[in-house]
Formats: sequence, structure tokens, C-alpha cells
Amino acid sequence: METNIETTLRIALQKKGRLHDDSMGLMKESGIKFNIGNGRLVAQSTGFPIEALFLRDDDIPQSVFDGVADLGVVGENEYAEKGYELDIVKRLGFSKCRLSLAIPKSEHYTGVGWFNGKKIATSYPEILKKFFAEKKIQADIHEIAGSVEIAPGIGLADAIFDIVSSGSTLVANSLKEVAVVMKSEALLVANKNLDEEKRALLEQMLFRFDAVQAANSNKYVLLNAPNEKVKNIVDILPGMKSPTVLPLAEAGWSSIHSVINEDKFWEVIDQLKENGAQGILIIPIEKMIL
Ligand SMILES: Nc1ncnc2c1ncn2[C@@H]1O[C@H](COP(=O)(O)OP(=O)(O)OP(=O)(O)O)[C@@H](O)[C@H]1O
Ligand SMILES: O=P(O)(O)OC[C@H]1O[C@H](OP(=O)(O)OP(=O)(O)O)[C@H](O)[C@@H]1O
Ligand SMILES: [Mg+2]
Repeated sequence: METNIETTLRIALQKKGRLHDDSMGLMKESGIKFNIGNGRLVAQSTGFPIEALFLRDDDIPQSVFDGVADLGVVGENEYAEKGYELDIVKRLGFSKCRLSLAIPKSEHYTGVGWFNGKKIATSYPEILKKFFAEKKIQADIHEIAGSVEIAPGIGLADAIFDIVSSGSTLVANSLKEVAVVMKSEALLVANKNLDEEKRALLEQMLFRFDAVQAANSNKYVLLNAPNEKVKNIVDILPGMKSPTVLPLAEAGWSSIHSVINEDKFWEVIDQLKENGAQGILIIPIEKMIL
């Protein structure tokens, strides 16, 4: 008898670390929950035909390239370092950081030429090699797996090339950032040879991710305004279509409802107040289908 094997996607996610929680959060908000526990490294899901492989982030690009996984969530830094050709399906907007060169703060920086003849500690030798080749810098790249920032202080290197976010690790180690080589965020990557059925499933998953991302970056705005100011306020608030305007019980006043990008909201708040807006409520959106 012929069995009907349903197509299932496989996604490689970080087992634990900075990418793990946000990756799992995105899946959960998209209605995809994994049955994890007991240290299991493969997990089935409920809510979508997908299973997860939990790996170290270093191994995610290769697992997707080899087809062990169809998809992966990985930092752009790790994707660039490993150099495997993958499809970048979506930029996910979390785990934002940069890869920078940093030197002891007591050093006088004279431009990238400073690095000529220096020893630089890093976990990202390939990205750094490329950068130095472009800039025609001859330097000694010393690969270490972690705690890169302590290398100059213990005499292991003259400088470092590592991840920077707030910059507090650099400050704590008496270093200063002198050049940003690349910016990074989490990427959803895919194997280049997914079959049609898997691509169709990926599209369905992306639809959910888009709804989650749109919801997270937008807010529902409610405010009250005198009727004569409604036109001005509607012009200030760019909604998904046009804002909804409803009469209030109090004569001469209306309630205006709209959806607005969170960043934009802070830009227009003063204009709204100048136009007599009152009782402004900003409400999170659970999902948003455009
Ligand atoms: N301080 C930070 N701020 C924002 N994003 C960061 C920061 N540090 C790292 N990241 C991003 O998160 C990714 C994972 O970081 P993490 O520190 O968990 O990696 P790791 O120690 O290499 O983990 P693994 O055990 O999986 O190899 C990095 O590759 C980078 O893209
Ligand atoms: O600029 P900052 O905000 O200080 O962030 C940068 C630090 O964050 C990461 O380390 P993490 O804290 O994840 O520790 P680990 O990777 O060494 O475990 C990265 O390796 C840097 O050391
Ligand atoms: Mg790693």
C-alpha cells in the first residue's frame, strides 16, 4: 500500500545563546511551537509541518548548504564568515550588531594603515582577511573562539575584530572601536535547491512571519479631536488605508483610529497635540495581515 508522506520543512535554529530566544519567539508568534525538552536536538512542531534542529550557530550555514536543514536562522556575521551560498529569504531584524576593529584606547589611531604589521585577535578571520585584502593591509590574523576582547590586555594581540553592540564590553576592556567592517542582523536563510512543495510551505511560513513583523513594528492609535481639526489630523496619520473617524457622544468631537509605524508615531506626536488631539492611546497589534 502506498503511504502518503507529507512534506515537512526542517529549520536549523541556535541551540542556546543570543539568537535562540528571538528565533523561538518568532516561531511561537507565528503559531509554530516546538516540543523541546530533555536536551533533544530535533523537535517536532505543532501548528505547522516543520521540525527544528538545534545546533551551534557556527554550524547552521553548512547544515543548510548541505541540505541537512532546508532553512536556518543565523547571524549575518556567521553567514558571511562561513561563505556558503544560500538564499537570504528574509532579514529578521533581531540580534542587530556590528563587526568592528578595536584597539587599546591609549593608542593613537591613524586610519586603517595602523593595522599594518599588527596582530589581530578574532573569531571572524575570513571576513577580516577580505577586508584587509581590499584595503591592502598586511596583518597577522590570530583566530580565537571567544573572549576576544581580553586578547590585547593579556599581550596576545595588538587589536581585536569582534562583535560590538552597546560597546560596553570594549569599554570594560579599555578598547576603542575604530572601524566598522560590517553590520549584522539575524537572517532567515534557505537551501538554494528546495523543491516546489517545500517552497510552497516556506511561502506559507513567510506569510506568518510578515504578519508578525508588521504587527510588531506598528501600533493601533486611538485619539479624540475637535471636529474642525479632524482633517488636519487625518493628514498627519498615514493609516493602512484611511483612518476611521467616529463621532463621540460629546457634540463637536470625534474619535480617530489608525495604524501607524511605531517610529513614525514619535515623529508626529507633537503635530497631533498641536492640532488638539487628546486622550491618545497607543495599543499593540497582535497580528497584521496587509
Ligand atoms: N551583543 C550582541 N548584541 C546583538 N547581537 C549579538 C551580540 N552578540 C552576538 N550577537 C549575534 O548573535 C549571534 C549569536 O551570538 P552568541 O553569543 O549566542 O554566539 P555563540 O557564542 O557563537 O553561540 P554558539 O554556542 O551557538 O556557537 C552572533 O553571531 C551575532 O549575530
Ligand atoms: O558591545 P556589547 O553590547 O558589549 O556586546 C558585545 C559582546 O557581546 C557578545 O558577547 P556575549 O555577551 O554574547 O558573550 P559571549 O558570546 O562571550 O558568551 C560579543 O561577543 C561581544 O563580546
Ligand atoms: Mg558560535
